Amino acid sequence: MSRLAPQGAGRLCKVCRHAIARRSYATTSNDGWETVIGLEIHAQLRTRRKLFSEAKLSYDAPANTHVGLFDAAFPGALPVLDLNAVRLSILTALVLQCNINSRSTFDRKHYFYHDIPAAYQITQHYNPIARSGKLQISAGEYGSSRDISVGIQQLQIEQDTAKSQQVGGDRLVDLNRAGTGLMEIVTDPDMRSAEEAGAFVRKLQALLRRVGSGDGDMEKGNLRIDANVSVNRPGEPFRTRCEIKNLNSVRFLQQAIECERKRHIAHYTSSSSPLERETRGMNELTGQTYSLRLKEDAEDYRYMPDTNLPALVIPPSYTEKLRTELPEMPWQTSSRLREKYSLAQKELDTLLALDEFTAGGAQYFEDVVQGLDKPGLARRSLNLIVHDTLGGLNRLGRSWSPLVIPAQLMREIVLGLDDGTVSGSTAKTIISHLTSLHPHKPRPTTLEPLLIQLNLQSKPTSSADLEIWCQRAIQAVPTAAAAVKDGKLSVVGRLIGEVMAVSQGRADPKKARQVLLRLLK
Ligand SMILES: Nc1ncnc2c1ncn2[C@@H]1O[C@H](COP(=O)(O)OP(=O)(O)OP(=O)(O)O)[C@@H](O)[C@H]1O
Ligand SMILES: [Mg+2]
Ligand SMILES: [Mg+2]
Repeated sequence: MSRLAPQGAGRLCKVCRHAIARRSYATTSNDGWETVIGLEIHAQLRTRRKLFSEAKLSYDAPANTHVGLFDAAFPGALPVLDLNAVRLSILTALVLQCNINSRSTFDRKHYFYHDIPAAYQITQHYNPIARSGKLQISAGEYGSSRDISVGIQQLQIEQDTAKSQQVGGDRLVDLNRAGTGLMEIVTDPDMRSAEEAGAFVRKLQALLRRVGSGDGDMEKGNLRIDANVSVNRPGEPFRTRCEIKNLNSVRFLQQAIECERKRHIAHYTSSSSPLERETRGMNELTGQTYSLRLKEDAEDYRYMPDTNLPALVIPPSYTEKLRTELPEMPWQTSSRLREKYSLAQKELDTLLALDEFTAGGAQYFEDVVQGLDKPGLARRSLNLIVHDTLGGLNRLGRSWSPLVIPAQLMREIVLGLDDGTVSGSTAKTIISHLTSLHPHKPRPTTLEPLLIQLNLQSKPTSSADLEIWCQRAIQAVPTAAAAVKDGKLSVVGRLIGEVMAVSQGRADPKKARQVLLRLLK
């Protein structure tokens, strides 16, 4: 559950005024203190409707236009569980390697505030849908400098709250968000630096987007984080933790952790008394945390089973069916493609960034290179996609789609470059023409009509000229000529390239190939 921080509650933390300038986050700082971090993450479920009502989800609609009777707590309105929310939660929990509980239940968590019309939130306090998982992060992945395995204590389904805001003397409440389905994911205290916490959140965002269970967009507020932070001497028992509520960007999360770390260390260095266990907020302007309330003040939520909702029974056969539907995760796609085609990580990362919400980039690349067994062709394809196509689109401020250059056409360009029938400059002209074309304009799916349209066909030349150009090419690259003579026909492209260079693009590469092969028989 997340609640808005009371206005003006910002008591600045004096000891950590300079905490934010530092950007490199150590696991154990050289002062011998270790930072311990556990996260509670609220991720909105990407469903069509709200968790218990027919109202549609909305982000930008005018206030109070997407509200079901149940979300507004009309007397007599009953909850009807959205089964798609259950499905998406199970898929997420499976990727997090959790055990899915075959019987989970819904409970009421009571409190009085403007953002909760029923005065209780429906959550899964006693029997969450999933428990005991983990998310592993390798060194170098998402900014982590160590291999870590972050335990997942539980994943539970619950309702989001309304938005409430003080404007002058009025308290304004917008129920559009009320009742939206959330997954609360609670980690073990397994992270040891702000860097690792950031890596965990980024990997989780990639996971949610690939599974399709959430947008993971912190700026829009559909992923919100509470960070629990403590410090201790390595090997000694954990000390008091403080919880910083409602962090809505990875940067703020990392700033809050750094600030708390310094504050705790300063406390233990100057005092022998235990630190107060507090719930804290984060001032986004100063990067400082401030006290909201002592944990001892925590309300008694009077948790009790929701009498309107029966237990959620999930047959293991359904879980197993969903397991077979799991898509390949972005990090799995990355290592599979890198190993299969010996690709450079930087270009691969750019390609896979196209896949954030829908699998498009990896599939496109695989369509282009399917069956191209010759080493180097996959790398050449990736370079054409990343540097020429995406680079060109970026400069024009356009976005990519697999339709910009149909995969079949890209494949012909790659093959043409390889056998010398397409010159480097022709390839660049074609790609820059297609990237500048209006996105909805149809494109040819094969090369020939484009070459005619763009007047890129080879000009007619006399066979005597061609013969001379070929002889010059053979003299210019004798090693390639010798290799072709020895039967290594794959090298002939190198010679055709040379013919194109000496003829200043006038030669017909197909005819040049025939002449070269004849001369080198
Ligand atoms: N010593 C510690 N240092 C940092 N984090 C810790 C420590 N011990 C536990 N945690 C983390 O604190 C979180 C505890 O969350 P949990 O929801 O169980 O309890 P809570 O914060 O008391 O309850 P709630 O916030 O739901 O009212 C977990 O993410 C856990 O990893
Ligand atoms: Mg909690
Ligand atoms: Mg908590």
